[in-house]
Amino acid sequence: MAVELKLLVVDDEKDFRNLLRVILEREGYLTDIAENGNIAIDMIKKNHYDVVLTDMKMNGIDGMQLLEYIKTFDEKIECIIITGFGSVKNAVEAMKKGAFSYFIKSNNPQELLFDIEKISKIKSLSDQNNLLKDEIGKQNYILKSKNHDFQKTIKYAKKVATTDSNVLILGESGVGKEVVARFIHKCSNRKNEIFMAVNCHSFSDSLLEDELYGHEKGAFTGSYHMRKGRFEASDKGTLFLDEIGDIPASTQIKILRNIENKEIERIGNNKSIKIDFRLICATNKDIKSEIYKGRFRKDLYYRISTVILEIPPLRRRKEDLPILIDFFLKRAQKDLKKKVKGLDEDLMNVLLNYNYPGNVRELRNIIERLVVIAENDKLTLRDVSGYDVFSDSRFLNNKKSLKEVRQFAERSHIIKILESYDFDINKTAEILQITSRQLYNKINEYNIVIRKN
Ligand SMILES: Nc1ncnc2c1ncn2[C@@H]1O[C@H](COP(=O)(O)OP(=O)(O)OP(=O)(O)O)[C@@H](O)[C@H]1O
Repeated sequence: MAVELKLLVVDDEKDFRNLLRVILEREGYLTDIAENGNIAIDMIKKNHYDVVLTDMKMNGIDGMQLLEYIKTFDEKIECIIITGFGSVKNAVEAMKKGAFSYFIKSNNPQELLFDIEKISKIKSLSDQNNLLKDEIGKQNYILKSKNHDFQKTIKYAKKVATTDSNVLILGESGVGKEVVARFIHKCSNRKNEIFMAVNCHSFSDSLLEDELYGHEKGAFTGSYHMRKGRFEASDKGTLFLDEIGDIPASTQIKILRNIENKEIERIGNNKSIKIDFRLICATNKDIKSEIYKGRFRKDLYYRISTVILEIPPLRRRKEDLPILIDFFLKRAQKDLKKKVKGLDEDLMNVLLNYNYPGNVRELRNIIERLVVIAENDKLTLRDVSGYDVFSDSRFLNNKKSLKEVRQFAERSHIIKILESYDFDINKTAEILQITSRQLYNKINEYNIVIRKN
């Protein structure tokens, strides 16, 4: 199978839906069942499904209505319509409305399995495509500096790139630690291999281990397939453990062993697997104080910090602002397909005087917001007043209505959560306690640009 798929079978005929589940599970597909359209909609809202197989004729919400709902809820969910022999006409109608295919109940189930396999392959290709797009997007950075400290860091990063030493990158959130990690990878002998980034902060304790080590088939309930973890996937390449300061103590000790032996074990198997990876870690925490407080292992710290690179916050390298502003201005115009000739002097002065508590990430966001707001081809300070462009709201003193304040707070919070979870829509929606669809509406309303960091 190309990718693991989660399926939902909807049919009011108990025997048929159970039979279908048995057939699909035998093929290794994770399969849930629902006895009518209403239950199916509830399940679709709460869980992630790749494919819904629905009977056409059902009491209450029928297959066609369910299909219409699914396509407005999340058009990426594929639907296969299941129908009796006499209703093929309806099935063709359903395909016009976006169904992937239809299956006639009396036919050989192998036909249905072929179609699901096809969906799996298509999804796998589209995943690879997205990964590739992310990779291309991520190379988009500029590492030039007029600041003495940062120049030293860049020079050191270039030197260390040619070795296999473990590197620990320190710096406040948004200073560009991942950018520097990618730069080291690009300058290393491993440059043609994978750069595997793991944001340790985005996973719960148990999910983090599954993410890192993968699992064997049957290792726990629901693990129907063997899955390689990020360690294995980084073989021959660079493994970037971001937010290493946030990993739980039980995982710290395992990681220490993995780094020492360059070996891992998948969950559910004691067999060691050798992996050749170069390790780069990063944290925005004061790691020494974490060690002092007993939250981070000293021995792990010594292991990961053969070379320490420190990135100064943007407020301490303001001489770099003009280069960065120019870079982000060009990029935002390209991404947002909007032309802006430049900034007026007043606005430039404001940008040069701001302190950027969110560092380069905040600068990037500010420039994007400015390009969105721009009414003429030259951005002026007047364009900005009335909008909250800066995260430090004391910076430009505006007279705002409560509604504007609420919208601003909502927008900023959504961006913050999206960024913390690497723009994972489902995770962000879960934290904000809204549906993914509501989140998409907010993203459109507030012109939030989705970009994986
Ligand atoms: N030198 C740079 N050139 C271009 N973009 C940059 C640069 N530095 C940072 N950025 C942008 O700022 C954002 C944050 O960068 P990055 O993820 O590398 O920061 P970080 O220090 O790892 O943040 P965090 O601690 O929150 O993970 C990204 O969108 C990145 O593209």
